[in-house]
Amino acid sequence: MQQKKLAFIGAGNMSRSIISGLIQSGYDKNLIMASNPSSGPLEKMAQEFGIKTSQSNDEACAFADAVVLSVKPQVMGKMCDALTKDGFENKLFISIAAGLTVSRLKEMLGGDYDLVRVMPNTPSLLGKGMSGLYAEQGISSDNRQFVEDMMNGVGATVWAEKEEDINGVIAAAGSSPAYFFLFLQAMQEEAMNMGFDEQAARTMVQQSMLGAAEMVCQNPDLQLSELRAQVTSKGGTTAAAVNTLIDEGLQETVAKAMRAAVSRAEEMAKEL
Ligand SMILES: NC(=O)C1=CN([C@@H]2O[C@H](COP(=O)(O)OP(=O)(O)OC[C@H]3O[C@@H](n4cnc5c(N)ncnc54)[C@H](O)[C@@H]3O)[C@@H](O)[C@H]2O)C=CC1
Ligand SMILES: O=C(O)[C@@H]1CCC=N1
Repeated sequence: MQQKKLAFIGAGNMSRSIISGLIQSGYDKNLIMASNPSSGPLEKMAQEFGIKTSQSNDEACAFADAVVLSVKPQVMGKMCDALTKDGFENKLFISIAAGLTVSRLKEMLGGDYDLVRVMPNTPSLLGKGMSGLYAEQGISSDNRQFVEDMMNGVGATVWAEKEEDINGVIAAAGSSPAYFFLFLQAMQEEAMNMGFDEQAARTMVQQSMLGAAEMVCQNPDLQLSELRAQVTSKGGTTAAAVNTLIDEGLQETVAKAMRAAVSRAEEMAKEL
């Protein structure tokens, strides 16, 4: 992988996940700088990853060939306004913010700079991330390749053909770890109601999830419904549980939740 000097503006959860995954995949820590207004997250990152840090976003931008915009969408405009923007025409910008379009980001940055949108998720921390990528026509193949390689370093990637497809990536991947955590939490709580202690309940649900995920990954030719059928004896316990989930509208609820994520991204695009 080509290694550019990278700056992460905003040292929060998502930056931490990507930086951790990059370093585990062999990215040179001396080529990474993170900036943040408060020193706490920077000290933690310097200690944990050995990267450079600064409380000045300008210093981080000056250091970098590629600048990852990793603040909350609601503070992006204010953060961009405050940048000196020196030498920006020679830099690649990578935005991971939900709901901010390329054209809106360019307005915030104040120029028609090279910009790629990435929609990652937090399992990037472990090299198991999933990222959707979107770039306009004018972005060079070198820059596209760099972003693709960078995010493949922390998981898998898919290119979105149209910018609005990034909102579908948010629904299916960016936000979706939280859906699985909620499902597991509900299972853990019910196992505890059945008398297991917290740790035993957690071990049962997390190990089952891990095993199920491995089975999905290792059987790409098997439909998900077939994997489910393999667990489900006719007239047995799984059928009783799964039929309850289906009858209670699980599939419709999941579809509704994913559409809510897309709608919120669309709303944010109008609000910000
Ligand atoms: N957390 C997630 O699962 C995902 C988040 N994203 C996107 O990543 C971006 C960051 O989200 P998180 O890391 O979750 O948020 P976060 O709140 O954990 O991190 C944001 C960081 O930005 C810092 N910050 C605030 N104002 C700043 C400024 N003016 N200059 C520099 N840093 C500043 C904050 O102190 C904080 O450390 C958001 O735009 C979000 O849409 C995208 C995909 C997944
Ligand atoms: O909740 C959010 O808005 C961000 C984007 C995807 C995951 N977290």
